[in-house]
Amino acid sequence: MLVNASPQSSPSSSSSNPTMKFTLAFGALLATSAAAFSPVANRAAVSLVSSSSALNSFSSTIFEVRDVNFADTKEQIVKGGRDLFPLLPKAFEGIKEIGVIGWGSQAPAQAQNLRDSLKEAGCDIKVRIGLREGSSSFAEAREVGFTEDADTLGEMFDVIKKSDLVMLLISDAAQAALYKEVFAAMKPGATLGLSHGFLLGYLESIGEKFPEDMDVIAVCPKGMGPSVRRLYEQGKEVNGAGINASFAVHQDKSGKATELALGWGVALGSPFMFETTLSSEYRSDIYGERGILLGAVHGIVESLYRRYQRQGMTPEQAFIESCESITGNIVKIISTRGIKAVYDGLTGDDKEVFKQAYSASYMPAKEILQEIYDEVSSGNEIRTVIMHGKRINKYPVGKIDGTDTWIVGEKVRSERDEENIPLNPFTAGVYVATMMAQIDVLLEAGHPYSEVVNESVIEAVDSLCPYMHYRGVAFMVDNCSFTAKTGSRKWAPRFDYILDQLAYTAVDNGKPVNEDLISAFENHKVHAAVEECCKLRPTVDISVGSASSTKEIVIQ
Ligand SMILES: NC(=O)C1=CN([C@@H]2O[C@H](COP(=O)(O)OP(=O)(O)OC[C@H]3O[C@@H](n4cnc5c(N)ncnc54)[C@H](OP(=O)(O)O)[C@@H]3O)[C@@H](O)[C@H]2O)C=CC1
Ligand SMILES: CC(=O)[C@](C)(O)C(=O)O
Ligand SMILES: [Mg+2]
Ligand SMILES: [Mg+2]
Repeated sequence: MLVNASPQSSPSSSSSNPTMKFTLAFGALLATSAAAFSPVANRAAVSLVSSSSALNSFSSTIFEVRDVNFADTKEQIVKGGRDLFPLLPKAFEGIKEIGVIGWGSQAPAQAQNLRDSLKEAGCDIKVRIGLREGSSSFAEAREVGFTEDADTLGEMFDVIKKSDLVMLLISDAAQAALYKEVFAAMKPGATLGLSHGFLLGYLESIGEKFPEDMDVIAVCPKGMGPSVRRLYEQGKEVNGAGINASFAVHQDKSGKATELALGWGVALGSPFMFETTLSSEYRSDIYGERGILLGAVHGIVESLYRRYQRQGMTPEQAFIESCESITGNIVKIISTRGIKAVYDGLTGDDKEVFKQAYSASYMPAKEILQEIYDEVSSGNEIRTVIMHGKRINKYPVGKIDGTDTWIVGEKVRSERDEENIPLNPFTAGVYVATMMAQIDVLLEAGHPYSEVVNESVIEAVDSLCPYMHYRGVAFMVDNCSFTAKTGSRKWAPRFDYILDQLAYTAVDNGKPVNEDLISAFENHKVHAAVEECCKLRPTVDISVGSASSTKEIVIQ
């Protein structure tokens, strides 16, 4: 995917919003089977693998299901595109009213995309927003044309009662608090639609299940809400623009659940859809956002920013060599040419510096990543999110970009020379090592390459880092879900500390490069998976900063 991010003045930012140009790949993602199951995987992983073995077997009589060869495995995907909109009436057969519940990051994007796509397809389906009584989001929904007068906006339980498809897009913590009332309000035969596996994780942790008499599906965009809407808007000009989505069919009473899930993904503008399970989705998603997508990249930047100043750089240069180097250079290379291209492009001393940084950072980063994975798989992290949800009114999430790092960053952005952002080899070594460690933890736990590459590579370089590049860390983190923004705040400092304490000290004490780690990196199978994704990606321009009906969140 080609991302062309241009500036937009915002009342909430004093930066001068320099023009920036992004060339990013991976609009597409190809799924693969669970190829890398490790004998050391835990019990959760074993059940994950057995559930993923049911994957690769979906069929559709409406959409073309394509086999894709991916390294030594084959998987199925459905390619999206506006040319498929004429198929939507069939996919949404039996659905007259869709209730989109919530107005956070995903709901504004998904509701508007669905409304636009269904209208264009000539479907007589009402998309209605449901919000809690007294919600401040009523005004925002009205602004983009969902109104009480048109009967497209109402109190959430009233909307749920009327809906044939209930898209439950309130926060995961709120889903856990309200699921009983939601299920009870749904009419017989209605489908429950999720964009996350969190609710399954919660229900399993308390020994409960979804009511058996309903279809339960999920369509999970692998990118933040604002990017789901922006790319869709751009896609009106360029067919194939959008954010990939995984889909899961958890219960299929009607026999139509797969078609509806695929139709939902197509209507969102997803370039590709690949199959997952709710269980595999929540483990990989909650983990990924605490890792390289949000938490780890934040921790990496903070630790490097301090390190480079200790070594004598000015604050501005330290920001350029850390954050700018990642968001303005390294992710662009990864996005268009893959992870290994960063390494292959380095020569001489720079390559040695990369190797030192990679070698010293991989295990410390992996230690934290494995801890996160275990916390998520065990249900601990789900409990943390729910407890956080209960505290939130008393202790709202705070601002993360008021510190020196991000104040300097704002100045750097305003003076940015986009074409001359350096690629610091030490920064690259740390960032790539953390990305590879994240990939390995997921592969060892038995996740398929589709999820692994999406949650560790594509979403980072195509959906999230562009926002950090444009407006800083808070703009990226706080436009994500409540689950993600609280988890990122919790884990970012762990990456910061462990890199400072174990990785950078190892380099400073002259610890030799671990050649086995470097050779494992050089020969890693994931590179072929990423290259395959590069080949199949659509090309599209997106303007991150241009006027859009996308809701954007800034915590003051
Ligand atoms: N953010 C993203 O890009 C992605 C999110 N997801 C998933 O999508 C789902 C929605 O997440 P996201 O869009 O980020 O939203 P958030 O997690 O930011 O949640 C915000 C929404 O939840 C509502 N809400 C919170 N508490 C309550 C409550 N007690 N009763 C009713 N409504 C409540 C809010 O209502 P109000 O408007 O009144 O404040 C708001 O509309 C989640 O399952 C998430 O994991 C999946 C992929 C990406
Ligand atoms: C954007 C996304 O997919 C995240 C980071 O998982 C989220 O917001 O929860
Ligand atoms: Mg996600
Ligand atoms: Mg998430």
